[in-house]
Parts: sequence; C-alpha cells; structure tokens
Amino acid sequence: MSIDLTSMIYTAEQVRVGEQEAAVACDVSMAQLMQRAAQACLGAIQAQQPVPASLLIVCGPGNNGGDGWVLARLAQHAGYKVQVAATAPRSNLAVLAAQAWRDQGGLVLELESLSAGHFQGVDVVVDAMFGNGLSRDLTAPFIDVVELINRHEDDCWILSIDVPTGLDSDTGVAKPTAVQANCTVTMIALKVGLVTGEAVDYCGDIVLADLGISRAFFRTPPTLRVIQRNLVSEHLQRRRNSSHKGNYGHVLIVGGGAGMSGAALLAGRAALRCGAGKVSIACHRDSQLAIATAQPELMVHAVADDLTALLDVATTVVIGPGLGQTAWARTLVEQVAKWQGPVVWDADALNSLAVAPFSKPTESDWLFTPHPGEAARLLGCTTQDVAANRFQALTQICQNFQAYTLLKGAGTLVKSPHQNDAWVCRRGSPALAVGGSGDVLSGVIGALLAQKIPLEQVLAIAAWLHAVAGENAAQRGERGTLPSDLMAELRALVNPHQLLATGA
Ligand SMILES: NC(=O)C1=CN([C@@H]2O[C@H](COP(=O)(O)OP(=O)(O)OC[C@H]3O[C@@H](n4cnc5c(N)ncnc54)[C@H](O)[C@@H]3O)[C@@H](O)[C@H]2O)[C@@H](O)CC1
Ligand SMILES: Nc1ncnc2c1ncn2[C@@H]1O[C@H](COP(=O)(O)OP(=O)(O)O)[C@@H](O)[C@H]1O
Ligand SMILES: [K+]
Repeated sequence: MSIDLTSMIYTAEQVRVGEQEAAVACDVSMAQLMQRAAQACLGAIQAQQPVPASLLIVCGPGNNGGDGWVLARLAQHAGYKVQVAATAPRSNLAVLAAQAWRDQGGLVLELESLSAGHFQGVDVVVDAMFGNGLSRDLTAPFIDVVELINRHEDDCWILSIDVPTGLDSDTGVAKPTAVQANCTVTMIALKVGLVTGEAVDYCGDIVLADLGISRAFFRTPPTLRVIQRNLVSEHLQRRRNSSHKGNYGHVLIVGGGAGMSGAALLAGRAALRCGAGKVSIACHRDSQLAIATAQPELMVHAVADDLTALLDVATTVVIGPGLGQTAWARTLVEQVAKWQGPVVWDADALNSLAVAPFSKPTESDWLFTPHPGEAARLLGCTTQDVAANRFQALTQICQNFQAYTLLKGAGTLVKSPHQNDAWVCRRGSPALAVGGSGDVLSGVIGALLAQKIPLEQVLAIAAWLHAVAGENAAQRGERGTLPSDLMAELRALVNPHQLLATGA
C-alpha cells in the first residue's frame, strides 16, 4: 500500500527522524533508500532527456552527494554519458557510493576545477551538493558552483536532488543563493522549505519520491497541509432554492479613508461576488460618493465616528481596506475591537493593533491577514526576520493575538490558534503582486464567514479561491492583471457544483 503524501509537508527534522523509523519498520536499509533515491532521479531524467543525453552530476560531501554518486552509476548503465564533479565524500554511504563509481572506471573532476567549459554539450546538470543537511550559509567553492550552474539554466535542464542546494529546507530561504532547478526530486516527503517564500523561484517542478516507505512514514503528523480543491467544494455547496439574502449574512467593511475609496470598494465587490447576502461599507465621507456610484449593490455609509448602528446589524466585520492611520481610523478600530463576532483584521487595522493592541472579547473571533510587512509590525521585528522564517512568524502571531492568521505572499500560510498543524496554499500567481489584491482577499473572507464557513477552514478556503482566481485571471497576461479581474473568476470558483456541471 502506498500513501499519497503530496498534501502533507514536513520539517527537515521530521523527515530525518521519520525516514529512519519508517525504514526500520519497512526493513529497508539506508543504502537501499539511497539506491531508490538515485533510481527516482534517473526516472525523472529519462522522462525529460532520453539516452544518449549528456549528464554532469555535481556531488557534495554528505548523503545528498551519495545520491549523486549512485545516480552516476545507474545513469551510465542506462546509456547516458556521465561526468561527475565532486568534493571529497564524507558520509559513509557517500564514500562507498563514490568508490563504486570509481570501481566501474568512472572519472571524477574536483569540484573546485569546474568551469563553464565543462558545461559544453551537457544536456542535464544534476545538483547533488546539499540536501536537507545544509546547516550554514554556502561558501566557496559551493557558492561559486551554484552560480556557475545557474548561469547555464538556458542551455541545460537542471535537476536538484531532494532540495536545491543553498535553499533551507525548513524556511525556503536561499542561503544566500541557491540552485535554480527545473525540477526537484524530493525524497520521502515534501519539506516546508520547498513550498513557501522564495522556494517557488528555485524548485521548479517538484517530484515526490516516497522511496517505498510512505506507508510507515505517513503516521508522522505533518507540519503543514496543502489546501486542496476538495476542501473548497465540500464547504461551498449548492444553495437552497428557497434561500433569501438573510441566510447569507451581512458583511460590514470598515475602511475607505479619504483618498482610499478603491480599497473598500474592491473588498466590497469581492464580498458580493463571493455570495454575501448584504454588504455595507463604513467609510470616510469623502469616499462615500465614489464607492456608491461604482457599485450600486453596496450600502455605503459615511461615518464620522460612531459605528454602533452598523455594527448592530452586521454578522461579520472586515476592517482595514483603505482605512489609513488617522485619528478617524483609530476611533473605528477601537469600536470594532469591542464588537462581539467574527472580525477580519487587514492592512492598517493590523498596523493600528500593532501600535496599541486591544484584548479580544471572549465572544469574538479575530482573523488576521498580514503581509510580511504587517506581520513584522505585529511582532516588533523586521520584514527580513519574517521572510527568514515565515512559519515561525505565522505561529507567533497566532499565539500572541489568539487570532486565526493568514500570512500572505507566495506559499501563503494559514494557522488556527487552536490547532498544531497549519495550511499552505500552493496555488497562486505573481499576477497577484499588485496593490488591491489583498483588499479582494479580505472581502472573500468576509463573505465566507457571513455564509457560515467554519472558522477552522475559512482562511484556507479563501486563500485557495483568491490564489486560483489569480491564476485564472493571469491566463490573459500575468503582468497587468488587476484585482478587479479577479471578481469574475471568484464568482465562478465559489460555485463549484456549476463549474463541474459545465465541465469548466
Ligand atoms: N538519510 C537517508 O538515509 C537518506 C538520505 N538521502 C539523501 O541524503 C540527504 C541528506 O544527507 P546529509 O544529512 O548527509 O546532508 P547533506 O548531504 O545535505 O549535507 C550534509 C553535509 O554537508 C555539510 N554542510 C552542511 N552545510 C554546509 C555548507 N554550507 N558548507 C559546507 N558543508 C556543509 C554538513 O556538515 C554535512 O557533512 C538528503 O537530502 C537526501 O538527498 C537519500 O539518499 C534518501 C535516504
Ligand atoms: N508572487 C505571488 N504569488 C502568489 N500570491 C501572491 C504573490 N504576490 C502577492 N500575492 C498575494 O496577493 C495578495 C497581496 O496582498 P497585499 O500585499 O495585502 O496587497 P494590497 O494591500 O495592496 O491589497 C496576498 O494575498 C498575496 O498572498
Ligand atoms: K541538492
């Protein structure tokens, strides 16, 4: 029995411990695992570049290098032309594998002597320098070799074994640079550092090779779960024919300060397109006309300082889109902080909480949607600190504020304050990297909450919808996609039963 581990993500330590236990349970030796790892890489190469392609395999000192040495032998047997460039092997398995390569007459080039000339006529470069054992920043000669490999990304197909060399397998941070692979064949399980932050620029296509021990390994609870389509369709069922607007909640969006009407409008539109029964906007008087004129279905209220009447009728509040950081904004934040119900805190509302936090009423549920800059303000650290360990930043915000938290950016992360594991969104597009995307996301979350999607799932579902809407909108051009373009896509995505019916 083989278990699908593609939706479960682990730390490097979990993989290290789990793989050993699983190997024992399956009566497989580490040498056999290495053989299987190399075989999996050969399979990926055969699928991409059939014999008689020319391979350059670059091996490091540990077992990642060991995988490379074994692959060299297998590939040569399979008919490939193989060159190996290596540093001295240090781990026992790597020493044995290197010896086996030499025993069959294989030549080895010193890693330090590798130069552009060695890439001539090479079809495939295999990066077997470091895997999940990378413990410090790359230095010479490895850093130079990584840069050399990356300079050949246009003429060679680059395969990284387990993890692109230089990428931290827990954080997805390049230390300080990493191999830009076309494909990463990762062993046993997907690692956190392959799916969030900068990782998306280095890994290429990720192939999971479970090495035949997944049935024992899968018992290890994952650190992250991948948000999948079925979670969305499970919670967005067909509407009852007899339903009315009162069944789908009333979202109040608090934002749209002077000069920032667009943000509140985008959030309001997204909430409407995702099925909220009613959507009201509480904005600055200077923004009222612009919003009301742009979207007649929105109920737009100019608020001087008192939100009481609007909070009384709302079922869900979203605060932040275009809110600003004025005294007016702070007055509204103070009132929402006392309101009892589900509140989505975004943008300047988060910045306001970062400056002067409020304690959450016990009856309230708070959902935070920071981008890395807002996350840094909430944690009193720098944006670089957040990028250095996105999962840790997510967990800290979640704990410090007892808030359901979504940390934005490629590989968006989601966590509940009540559960140990978290979610990662592996969908999305750089088309979303434009002002206003986040406002749309907050509107999506508001609408889902208003429709009673459970708190434990709502951020994950919203992240997936938003990301896939971004991908779909980007089909007509990544550059220049606007948050407004997401509306039609969202509408289609929140009706999965109809999508199925039309085969879309
Ligand atoms: N554990 C196992 O049995 C298996 C391991 N496999 C492979 O083994 C890899 C892990 O092997 P290792 O734990 O030996 O780790 P690595 O091969 O990733 O590297 C660890 C070695 O590199 C050194 N090192 C770390 N960072 C360095 C840096 N910046 N500069 C210079 N030296 C540095 C360490 O001191 C250690 O000697 C996996 O990524 C995978 O490719 C696979 O063969 C499957 C089975
Ligand atoms: N490269 C990317 N890949 C995937 N998603 C992205 C990318 N860039 C931005 N996004 C998404 O777009 C949204 C941007 O939100 P935010 O930074 O708050 O923008 P704004 O405040 O201008 O609306 C987030 O949901 C983020 O995850
Ligand atoms: K590697």
